[in-house]
Amino acid sequence: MTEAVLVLEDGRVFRGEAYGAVGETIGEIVFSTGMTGYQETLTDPSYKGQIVTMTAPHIGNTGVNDEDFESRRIWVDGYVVRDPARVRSSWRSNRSLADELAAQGVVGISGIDTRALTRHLRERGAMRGAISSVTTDVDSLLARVTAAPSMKGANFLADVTTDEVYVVPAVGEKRFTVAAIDLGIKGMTPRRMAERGIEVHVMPATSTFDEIAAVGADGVFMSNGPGDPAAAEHAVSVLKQVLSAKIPYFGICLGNQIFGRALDRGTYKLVYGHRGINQPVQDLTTGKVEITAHNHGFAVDAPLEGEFATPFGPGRVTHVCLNDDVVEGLALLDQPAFSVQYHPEAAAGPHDAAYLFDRFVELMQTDQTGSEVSTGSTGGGA
Ligand SMILES: NC(=O)CC[C@H](N)C(=O)O
Repeated sequence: MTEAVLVLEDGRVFRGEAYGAVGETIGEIVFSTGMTGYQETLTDPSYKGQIVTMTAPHIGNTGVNDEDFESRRIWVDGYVVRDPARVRSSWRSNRSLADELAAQGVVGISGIDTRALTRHLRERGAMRGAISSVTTDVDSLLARVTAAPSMKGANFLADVTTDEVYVVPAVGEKRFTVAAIDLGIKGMTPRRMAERGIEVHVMPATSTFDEIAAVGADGVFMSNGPGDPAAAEHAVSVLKQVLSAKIPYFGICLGNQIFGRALDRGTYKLVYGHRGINQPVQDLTTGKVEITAHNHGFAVDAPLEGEFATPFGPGRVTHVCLNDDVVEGLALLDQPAFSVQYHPEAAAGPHDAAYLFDRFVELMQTDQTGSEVSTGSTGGGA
């Protein structure tokens, strides 16, 4: 057993044992309430720059398998758990979570009172922190934490995006082509599109509008991703060009925040964010409530009721989180463009929001047949 320490920027200290790699790491400490799906959480590129603490007390029970990776590696910058599984138990498991964390150099800590830590973060807000299993000198760690950059203004897109364009082929008959800008895309997202007959061209975050237009796509998509949307200038300016060209658009999470910015709305940092797989969201266009997967620390500032003016005609908020009234979806009313702040690809998470991929298909269909666009009320039935 190797001693480890977790130090928060406000001086609070938790002591535990090394879990995964032995070392030292600094990041923004956030909590996730997912009872299951830790493998998908760990491999979600949106967690770059963050140390994730799990509110579920037992983590690692089903080990790690080769199928449920959402990207090529683990992206969290640290991992905090209460009581790691000593035995992995699943027919799908290939190795233990502790071994996987160690093999990928991810520094973690176990034996932490994660309920106390979560309550602290809920009261004081997500904040910087460090885990170390190489020193227990709290003062020197705290000095390194307070000197580290904060999440506000952070841009990690160069770390997470693809270097080269790659194509995910449509399953069955190809109906549409989509240019998907990879801001840290999760693997399930192109799969959800492909299974609806979409050929997905996944493109680097640095792609220019001309490169995107050259794909000749029926629609453009922007993915989830890490960091502060206020620092993602390039994506915002590219999306403005996409919207000026009236190409159908769908965005998820960071792709929702970029859309909000392209519509001249601001974004702001939530106190402790939404991370988990049980968040109630209402679709204001149908009144239906869905239980959804979330991972966001920022949100778009827009009025929940009525329309708001944008450079592309009127826009509206289409979805809202019922826990705290945070904006969870946006749409333009006079052209085919919409987005959600949460995760319809559902990896991990409930599948209630899968209808949003059908909405995107309907928008591209409508756009091609030239019928009237009605972004705010298309589609239905999950
Ligand atoms: N999953 C995401 O795309 C997160 C977007 C952004 N990094 C946030 O924390 O709000």
